[in-house]
Amino acid sequence: MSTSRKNQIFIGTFIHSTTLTTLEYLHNTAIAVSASTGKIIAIEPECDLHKAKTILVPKLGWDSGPTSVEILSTQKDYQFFFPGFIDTHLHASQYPNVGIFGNSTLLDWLNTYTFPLEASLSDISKAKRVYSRVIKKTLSHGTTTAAYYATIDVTATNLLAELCLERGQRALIGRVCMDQLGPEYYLDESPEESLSKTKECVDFIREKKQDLVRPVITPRFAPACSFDLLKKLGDLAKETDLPIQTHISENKNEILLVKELFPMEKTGAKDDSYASVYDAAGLLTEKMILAHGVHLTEFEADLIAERKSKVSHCPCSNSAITSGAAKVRWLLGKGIVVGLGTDMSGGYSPSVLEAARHAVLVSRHVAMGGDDEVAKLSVEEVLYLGTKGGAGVVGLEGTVGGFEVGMEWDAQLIGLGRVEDGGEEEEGEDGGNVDVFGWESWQEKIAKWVYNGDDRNTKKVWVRGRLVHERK
Ligand SMILES: O=c1[nH]c(=O)c2nc[nH]c2[nH]1
Ligand SMILES: [Zn+2]
Repeated sequence: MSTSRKNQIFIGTFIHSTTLTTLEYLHNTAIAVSASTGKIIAIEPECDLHKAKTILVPKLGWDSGPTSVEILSTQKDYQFFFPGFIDTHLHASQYPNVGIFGNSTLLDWLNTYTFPLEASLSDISKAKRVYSRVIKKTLSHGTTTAAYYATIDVTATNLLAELCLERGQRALIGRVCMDQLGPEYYLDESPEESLSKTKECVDFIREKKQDLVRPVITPRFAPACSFDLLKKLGDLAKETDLPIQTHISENKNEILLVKELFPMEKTGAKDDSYASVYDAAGLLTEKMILAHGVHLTEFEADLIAERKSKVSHCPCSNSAITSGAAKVRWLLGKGIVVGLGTDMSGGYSPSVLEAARHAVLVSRHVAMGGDDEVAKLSVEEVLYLGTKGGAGVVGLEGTVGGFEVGMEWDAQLIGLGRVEDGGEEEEGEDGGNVDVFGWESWQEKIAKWVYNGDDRNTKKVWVRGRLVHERK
C-alpha cells in the first residue's frame, strides 16, 4: 500500500470517544488531513461532497485538482469512520501459536508452547515470515498502534521494527529481557548482556530518526529477570526516558514465585508485593505498561496509581490460560489509565474488537462474582479502552485515539451489512456477521458491531494519513 502524498478529505459519519462513557457521533461531517503531517487540520460539520470541493478546499488554501486532494465520501448509514485500535500488549513472536494453549496455565504454557517458538525465531527467515504476517493481520483488524514484544534475539527484534516502518504500523518494539527461568537455550547470559543487547535495539530504532516506531524497555516479567537485571533496566529507563512494558500479577503461582524469588532483603522494598519489586528496581514509572494485573492487591493498585503506571487489560488471554478476571472498574476508580491488549498468544485472537467484547463479558463475570453491578463495562467504555485509553497507556494521548484537530489520522472505515427488502445483503457489501436492517439507532449499530464484528467490517485502515490496509 503506497504512502498518500495527497491532502485528503473524508466525508461521512465519524464516531469516537469523548469520555470513558461517551461516544460522539458526527454525521455529515468532513475531516481534512494534511499530506505533509498526516494530521487532522479541519473538522467541518454539515459538509457534503459539493461543499467540500467548493467551500472547504478553498478555505484550506488547497489546490482542488485531483493530483493534490483526494476525497473519500461515504454517506451510507451503515458505514462510519472510527479511530484505529491501540493494542497495548501483544507478542509478535507468538503469533503462530494463536489458539494453541490446550488446558495450560501461565508457567507451564510458557515452557510448553512459548519459549520453544520464541527461540526458533532466531532463524531470520522464519522471523520475517511471522512478523510480516502479524503486522498484516493486525492492520487488517484495525490495529494502527501495537506495543509489541519480540524475542531475545537482536536481529529479529530489529527486523520487526523495520517491517512495522515499511508497512506503516505505529509501534513500540521491545526486545525481551530474561536472564533466568527460561530454558538454557533461550536466556540472556547475564544482566550485562541483556542490557547491552537492549541498547543495541534501542540504538537501531533511534538511528532511523522517526517517531512512528519507538523502542520500549522490556523485562519479560519479574520471575524471568534477576534483580540485578531489573535494576539495570530501571536505570536505563531513567537515563533514556523510554517507555517500559512488562507483565504483573497474572497468575496465582506466578505471584508465589515472585515472593519466593524476591524477598524484601534482596530488593530493599518495604513489602514483598509484586508491584513493589518493580518499584524497588525503579521500573514503576508513569511510562510503565503493566499487562494483566488480575490479582493486584489494594496496596499494589494504590501504588500503581501513585506512580501513574498504566495497565493493559488482556481479557482474552486471562480467560484462555485461566489466569482470572481483572477488576477493571476498580482500577479505573483508582484513576489508573487502562487500555486493551490482545496478548497474543496467551490471547487467542489478533483483534482488539474481540478483546473489547471479551472485556464486556469478563466484567459481567466480575459483577456476578461480587454481586456488584457497577463492575459491568459498557460498549462505550470498552471502545474507549481500545482507543483513547490505549493511547494514554502507550504515551500517545492527544496524538491518536480520536478525531480532533491536531491529532493524527489513525483511523478505520467500518462497513456493516445492509439487508435489502428481499432479505439479501446489498450487492457488493460484505458485512460479515453484522446485519443492519435500517431501523437501528447508531448506538444500536455500534453495539451490533462490537458483539459480532470482525475484520470483514474493517474496510480501510490509515496510519498518519497513509492507507495501510484495504479489504478487497
Ligand atoms: O501472557 C503472558 N505471555 C507471556 O509471554 C509471558 N511471559 C511472562 N508472563 C507472560 N504472560
Ligand atoms: Zn503477554
